[in-house]
Amino acid sequence: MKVSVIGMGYVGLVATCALANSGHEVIGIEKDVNKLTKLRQGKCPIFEQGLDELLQKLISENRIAFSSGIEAVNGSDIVMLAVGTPAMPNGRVDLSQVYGVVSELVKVLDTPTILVMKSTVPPGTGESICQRYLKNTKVPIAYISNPEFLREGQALKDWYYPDRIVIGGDDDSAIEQVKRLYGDIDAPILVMGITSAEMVKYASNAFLATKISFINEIANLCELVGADIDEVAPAVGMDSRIGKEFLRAGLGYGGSCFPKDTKGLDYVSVFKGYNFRLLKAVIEVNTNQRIRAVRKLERALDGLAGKHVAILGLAFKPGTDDIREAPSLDIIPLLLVEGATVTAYDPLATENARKVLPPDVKFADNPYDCIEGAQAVLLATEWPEFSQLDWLQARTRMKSPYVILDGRNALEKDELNRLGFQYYGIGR
Ligand SMILES: NC(=O)c1ccc[n+]([C@@H]2O[C@H](COP(=O)([O-])OP(=O)(O)OC[C@H]3O[C@@H](n4cnc5c(N)ncnc54)[C@H](O)[C@@H]3O)[C@@H](O)[C@H]2O)c1
Ligand SMILES: O=c1ccn([C@@H]2O[C@H](COP(=O)(O)OP(=O)(O)O[C@H]3O[C@H](CO)[C@@H](O)[C@H](O)[C@H]3O)[C@@H](O)[C@H]2O)c(=O)[nH]1
Repeated sequence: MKVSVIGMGYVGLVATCALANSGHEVIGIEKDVNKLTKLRQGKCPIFEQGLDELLQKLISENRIAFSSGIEAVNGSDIVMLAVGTPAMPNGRVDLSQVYGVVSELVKVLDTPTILVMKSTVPPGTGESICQRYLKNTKVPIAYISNPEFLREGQALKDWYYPDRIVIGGDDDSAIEQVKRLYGDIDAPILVMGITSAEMVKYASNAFLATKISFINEIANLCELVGADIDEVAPAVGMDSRIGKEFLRAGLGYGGSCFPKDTKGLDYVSVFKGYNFRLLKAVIEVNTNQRIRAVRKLERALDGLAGKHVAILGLAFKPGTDDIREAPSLDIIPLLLVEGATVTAYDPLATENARKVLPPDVKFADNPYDCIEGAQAVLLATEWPEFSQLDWLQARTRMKSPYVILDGRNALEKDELNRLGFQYYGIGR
């Protein structure tokens, strides 16, 4: 099939490469000139496992093309939207990129097509697009909601092996075409109404965020009653009705999706006059988890003023250079406000973090230099290299009182205590 994908971010670029690799004729459209230049040279503007190699292969085989002009969509069977839907300060989803593209599309399209919404948009958006933009167009444009569930760091794997494919629409022929798009993927396909499909995406992310906030609250309580979350969480998760995934306690969730999608769903609820108490609590617990970590460091160091803290990990999770809503970005400014100095290290995300963190944060090229002279280390992202550090050597680079706050419960607690560290975890 002929497919155009608009927006070459994490989702759009993965979709473009994966669909081209599946044999579709795909053109990726991106307005950011720097990104476009890199893409045309076969250079991936983001870090995503396996994507660089796949992009280079597709470029060398002439099986993929990129353009900045939206007119390139003409002739496509499917036009897929994967532009950003960030949160506004009040939590409302900013749909300006989506509406901007849709209003351009209806002007330039002169061949019938199917508009497939991959971006995460609040329930009701698709119906509103159909009403406001897709009636009385020059050529017929069908609308399908097709939310994406991939995770950064394993996006290609998630694309080819999804748990389900959700197709929301009311045009049978368009639904069949979109099914054909995923013809080589072995997954259940669920067809439903547009608004239900939009709600599936928000409900899924809100539920996963709820699991994380729930286990963080249990971990906090473990500390007070003397239980160990490492023993509790796996045993709870073995109940198949609960499931073992997303029960890792820590500094709370970050990333480009959970924070904005939970706030976005809460905004929709308020707007509709519904008080989604549980969701509000999930968001509040997540914020507090960052603050609790700062308070733990403050107690362990007997005050933060004049203390030096090393931050290991800046990305919102391992396997990505994405720092959007990363716990590190909340915690570092709090430490600075309390008078601490900070040096940080991340194997992939330093350049992205440097652009947004205050200028007094120092960055190290390796974990040992990061730890140099620190009274405390905060492990904020569980990159495997941190659990493999020579912690004995690391200790010689630190200063008393040798505090480690393991914000992801990724390190060997007993071993670190034996080496003379003051170890703190989350619920351990
Ligand atoms: N990142 C994820 O893991 C993930 C997973 C599932 C769903 N989503 C959703 O998918 C959507 C995209 O997320 P992302 O992380 O890929 O976003 P992103 O911000 O990384 O990328 C969006 C891209 O769209 C481009 N763009 C914006 N307006 C454009 C226009 N008019 N023409 C051409 N290009 C334009 C931007 O320059 C940018 O490169 C969001 O709604 C997000 O919630 C994201
Ligand atoms: O037990 C857990 C699991 C995750 N996290 C944190 O939760 C955040 C999100 O992790 P993850 O879900 O792996 O990453 P994302 O790439 O943000 O993917 C989520 O958000 C995407 C965008 O909507 C969805 O498509 C995916 O299905 C959904 O998992 C990260 O900060 C993790 O550290 C925890 O704290 N504990």
